[in-house]
Order: sequence, then structure tokens, then C-alpha cells
Amino acid sequence: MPVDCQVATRGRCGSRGGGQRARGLGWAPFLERARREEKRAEGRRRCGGPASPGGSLSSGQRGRPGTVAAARMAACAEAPELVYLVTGGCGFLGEHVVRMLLEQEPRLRELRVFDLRLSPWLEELKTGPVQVTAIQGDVTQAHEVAAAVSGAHVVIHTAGVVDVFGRVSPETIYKVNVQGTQNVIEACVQMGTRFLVHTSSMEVVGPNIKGQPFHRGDEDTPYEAVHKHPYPQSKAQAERLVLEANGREVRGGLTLVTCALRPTGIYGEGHQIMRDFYRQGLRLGGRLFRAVPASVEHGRVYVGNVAWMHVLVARELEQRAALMGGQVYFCYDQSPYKSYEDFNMEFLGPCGLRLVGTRPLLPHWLLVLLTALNTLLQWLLRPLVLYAPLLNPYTLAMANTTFTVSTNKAQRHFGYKPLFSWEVSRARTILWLQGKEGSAQ
Ligand SMILES: NC(=O)C1=CN([C@@H]2O[C@H](COP(=O)(O)OP(=O)(O)OC[C@H]3O[C@@H](n4cnc5c(N)ncnc54)[C@H](O)[C@@H]3O)[C@@H](O)[C@H]2O)C=CC1
Ligand SMILES: C[C@H](CCCC(C)(C)O)[C@H]1CC[C@H]2[C@@H]3[C@H](O)CC4=CC(=O)CC[C@]4(C)[C@H]3CC[C@]12C
Repeated sequence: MPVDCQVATRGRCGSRGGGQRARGLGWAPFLERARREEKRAEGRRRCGGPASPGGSLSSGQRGRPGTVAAARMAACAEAPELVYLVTGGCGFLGEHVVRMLLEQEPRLRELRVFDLRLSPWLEELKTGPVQVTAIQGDVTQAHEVAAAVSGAHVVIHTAGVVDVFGRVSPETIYKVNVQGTQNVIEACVQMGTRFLVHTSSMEVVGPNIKGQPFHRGDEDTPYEAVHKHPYPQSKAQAERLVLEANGREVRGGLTLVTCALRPTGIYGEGHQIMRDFYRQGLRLGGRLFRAVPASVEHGRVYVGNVAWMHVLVARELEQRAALMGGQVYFCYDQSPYKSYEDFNMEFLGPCGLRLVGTRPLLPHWLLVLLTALNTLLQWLLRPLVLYAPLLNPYTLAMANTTFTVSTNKAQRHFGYKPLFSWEVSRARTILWLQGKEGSAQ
């Protein structure tokens, strides 16, 4: 991400009168209610209370939801024993996974957070009951990964380069996403770590280069997954490596159990692209211009629910190895099916932005021309400056192709239910955009 995009926009929304407008639209009481609801949920989620509404069935208690609270209490009473490693733990998703583990995994003794760049918020986590170990490291360096994995029971591998804008070279994308994942697998094998959860992406499936719609599909929906872009190619390759590694013998003679989670477009506190759109809207006088038809649906999922799925998978992988090993799961929740732009307006609207046009303002051919122009400019300017706008041929194709998921595989296999309702997910994201709440960067 370019440096200017990293600058927090705390307080901006309110100071531009967004808060006023939000109140005018009746948002203030709603947000207040959501905040109260969330506080109550927070209390329930803490150790000892049922993880309502999406409580997992803890190991040994599956099929008896009434005993979940008791099981949690019991787990808390036992000495915590597990060591988890989260790669990419300082990223957008990684931070949520780290915080969710600390909240939701009572058996946790040590949490290792491995990242190329360590974030300052890690310091405040070090004062809690779980030992939080920050490890500055590079997944492309096999020895650094092996050292971090040594002694860990579970690895959650979220580290990766997320770039569809031409900011990072294809070589680096491949090195980090594919070679880095291979290093994580080999480290598990060498060090005798049995459980590996990998963050994959919807992009390993599609949209494909033909722009064919994937409408409310699930993990078994036939679809021609063909990619040209380095990011989806690298994610597809990494996912394959992880799934093929399931069942490999690790040091000590036991077997490796792996699975991959495929989030659709993640949103929530810390979502950089959402903030980019917000800033763009502010620069354009509080307006954004519709570029893609409202009828094109794009799958989105709240970051807290994606993190919760990771925690649940990691927890259940041992007991359900035969069922879950080598499997893929789309990440989903109750977020509505909408176009990419209309979905963003669920948050940007209450912050005072307006989406102009009920139909795309520019004809599609002109947008395609603009993307070509952007590609040319990127190439011409490369020796001088990094020009990486949001609009390019790939992102336009992504935004213009329906890709939505409808599945219950995660519920069937490991009892997943979203932990955050759509209302709470939306409220938390709005509050973060407004700079009023939220921990993420
Ligand atoms: N953001 C999204 O909408 C989606 C993301 N994903 C996947 O989720 C994972 C996390 O993505 P985000 O949190 O959005 O990205 P992010 O860029 O915020 O986080 C990635 C983290 O990995 C770290 N990292 C990058 N290269 C590294 C290296 N060589 N060694 C160690 N750490 C390194 C970065 O420093 C960063 O903290 C990625 O694997 C991505 O492919 C999947 C679907 C959707
Ligand atoms: C930036 C795109 C929207 C452009 C809108 C415009 C300029 C035409 O108005 C985003 C549309 C779809 C997004 C991607 C999608 O959500 C799937 C993803 C999965 C990942 O694993 C990483 C992120 C991403 C590629 C995401 C990136 C932004 C979009 C291309």
C-alpha cells in the first residue's frame, strides 16, 4: 500500500459533517443500540459465557449446545497449554485473528505473531494473561519460519501480498504467497506441528478471465477457474500446496492436518480499500460516481466473522481431522448481496458520502478505455513514481462480474455460525470509518 494510504483518517467523517448527516438519517440511535448490543455480546464472548450468537461447540461437547458454557468454564479452569502462530498477524485480517484468539481460545498459552512489519498495538496485548510473542520475520526466509513454528501446535497462515493494483511485482507476489506458503508447510513438517489453517481467497475460484458469473455458488459448484493475474494465480497455487500437504508425515510420526479458508471480499475495521474510497469521496466533494451496474452482486464478509472462522477451524481441526483435513471452506456471513459500490455505501453513506447515479455514469467501453489509459500511465511513470489507481482492467472486471457465495459447509463441518450479525458488522465498520471506535490501525 502506498504510504499516504496508511495515514489514519480518524475524525474526518465527523468533522466533515458526516455525523450530522448520520443523525439526520436516524443513524445515531441505531449506532448507539448496536454499540450496546455489542458490549453485551463482548461480555458473553469472554471465557465462561456462551459465544452467542455463533457459539462453537467445543471439543467433546459437539451436538450438545446447552453445555457449551460449562465446557468453556472447564477449559478455562485447566492450565492453558497451546501455542499458536499467526503469520501476517499485523495485517488487516491478521490483527482480527490475533485479537479473536486472545478472546476466544481459552486453551491458549502462547500466541506468536509473525510479520514482516510489527505493529505498535502488539505491545498492549503483552500485558494480558496469554504470552504474546512478537516475531519480526519474513515468510520467504525458510529458517525464520522454521524458528517461529518450532514448538507451535497450530499455525494460522494469513501472511501474503494482497495486490491487484500493480503495486508489487509478480515475482514478489509469487515469492511471498507461494514460496512463503511452501516454507510454512515445510516448517510444520520439520518441527512436528500438526495443524495448519491457511487463508486462501475466493479469487482461487473466480471471477475467471471470461467474466462468467458465480451466483450463490458453494464449494462444489462447477466453475472454470482460469486466471491470468499474479494475485489469484499465486493464491490458487498456494492453496493447492496446502491441500496437497494434508496427510504428510510430520516429525514425530503423526500426520499434518491442513485446510484452507476462502474469504470473499473482506470488510471491517482496518479495511484499507474502504478508507481509500472514503478519502476519494471526500476529495470529490462528498460524492462517488457509480461505475458498475447495481445488478452485479459481489460477495463480502465481515472481518470479525472471517477471524472467528479461523479460530473455530483451528480449534476443531484436531477432533475432526478426518472430516476437515484437506478441505476448503468459503467464508460467509449475513452481509447482504449487493454490488461492490452499493455495499460500500452501507458504510460510506452514513459517513456523509453519496453515490451518484442509479446506473453507471460512463458507458462500459469508456471505462475500459480509461483502464487501458491507467495501465499505460502506470507503465510510463514506473521509472519515476508508482501510479497505482483503483481502476485497472482487472479491478473493473472483478467489480463487473457477479461472484457470490451461498453455502453452509462450515456450519456442517465445524459448527460455524457468524459471531457478528450484519447490523453489528455494519455499525462497527461505520464507527471505525468515523474514527470513533475500533482497534485496527
Ligand atoms: N483483503 C481481502 O479482501 C482478502 C484477503 N484474503 C487473504 O487474507 C490474507 C490477509 O490479507 P489482508 O489482511 O487483507 O492483507 P494485509 O496486507 O493487510 O496483511 C497481510 C500481512 O502479511 C504481512 N506480510 C506480507 N509479506 C510478508 C512476508 N514476506 N513475511 C511475513 N509477513 C508478510 C504483511 O506485513 C501484512 O501484515 C492474505 O493471505 C489474503 O490473500 C483473502 C480474501 C480476501
Ligand atoms: C477495487 C475494486 C473496485 C473497483 C471499483 C471501481 C473503481 C470500478 O468503481 C474491487 C472490486 C472487487 C475487489 C476484490 C474482491 O473483493 C476480491 C478480493 C479478494 C482478495 O483476496 C483480495 C482483495 C480482492 C482482490 C478485492 C480487491 C478490490 C476489488 C478488486
